[in-house]
Amino acid sequence: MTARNFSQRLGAEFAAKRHLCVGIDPHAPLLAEWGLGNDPAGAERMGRDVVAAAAGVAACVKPQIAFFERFGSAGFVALERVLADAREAGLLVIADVKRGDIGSSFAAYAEAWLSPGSPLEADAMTVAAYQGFGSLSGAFKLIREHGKGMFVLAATSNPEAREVQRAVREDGRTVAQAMVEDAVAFTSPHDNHVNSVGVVLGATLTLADFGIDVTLPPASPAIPVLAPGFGHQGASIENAAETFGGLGWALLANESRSVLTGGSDGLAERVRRRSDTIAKALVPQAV
Ligand SMILES: O=c1ccn([C@@H]2O[C@H](COP(=O)(O)O)[C@@H](O)[C@H]2O)c(=O)[nH]1
Repeated sequence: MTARNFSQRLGAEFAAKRHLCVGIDPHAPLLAEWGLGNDPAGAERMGRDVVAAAAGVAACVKPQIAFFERFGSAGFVALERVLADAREAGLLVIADVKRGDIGSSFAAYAEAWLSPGSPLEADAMTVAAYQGFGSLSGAFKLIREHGKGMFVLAATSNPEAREVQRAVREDGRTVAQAMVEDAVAFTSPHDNHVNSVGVVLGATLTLADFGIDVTLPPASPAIPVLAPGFGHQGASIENAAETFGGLGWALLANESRSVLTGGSDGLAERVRRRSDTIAKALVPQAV
């Protein structure tokens, strides 16, 4: 068992009022704006600069693996260096990989992203439970034994997802609601104030439309919510408390393009400003 696991470290971030998650999304136009090549070296440079700007200011970073994977093996080498920097800086890393498969294959994905010592080791990964929540059990073992974390897609920020995620299951719950409840029901010996398994809920949504009740008081352990959709997709971090209600206690507000836009000059200041704003926006939810 690791001494400082994901759940404890996340709890410490929230206690320090750090709720910002900075996305590492090296889109081609952003790399051009930064004066970097649309290649592995450019993606690595951007990623390492984000890590340096986020360390001690943001709660975590979230590399979007797609932007590294598009370069093949050289992209993965670049990503490994970004991950190593983040570990060195003591930053929590959520690998945005959105993996899912039958249990035996999913277990190999979990091994790649959550095993201690793996070159791609992160603190937590994003997953898709389209093949059933139980198909994720390969990660449960790593979470329980090594104090890792996982975020299950529940109600995602993109408008196309509504037809699937608002669908009502045989048990009368929406798909999104069932994802949240299954994540809440997961337990790990590491869970203290914060659950090791969280959910992805888009900041662009009215969560009640998905059967998710945000008016309830924060649960204990609180379910961590990774919330993309702020900034470029239109949601405003100033409105985070209203959107997430009782879920705001353990909110990770993600911004990628809106923070990365503007080049590496001024990046640290943009991160600091966003971090301050989200902390103030969530004041009523604070510990
Ligand atoms: O519901 C979801 C799940 C994941 N994402 C990812 O988050 C970032 C958002 O980037 P922005 O530039 O801040 O829009 C990106 O990596 C997405 O793949 C999401 O947007 N919505």
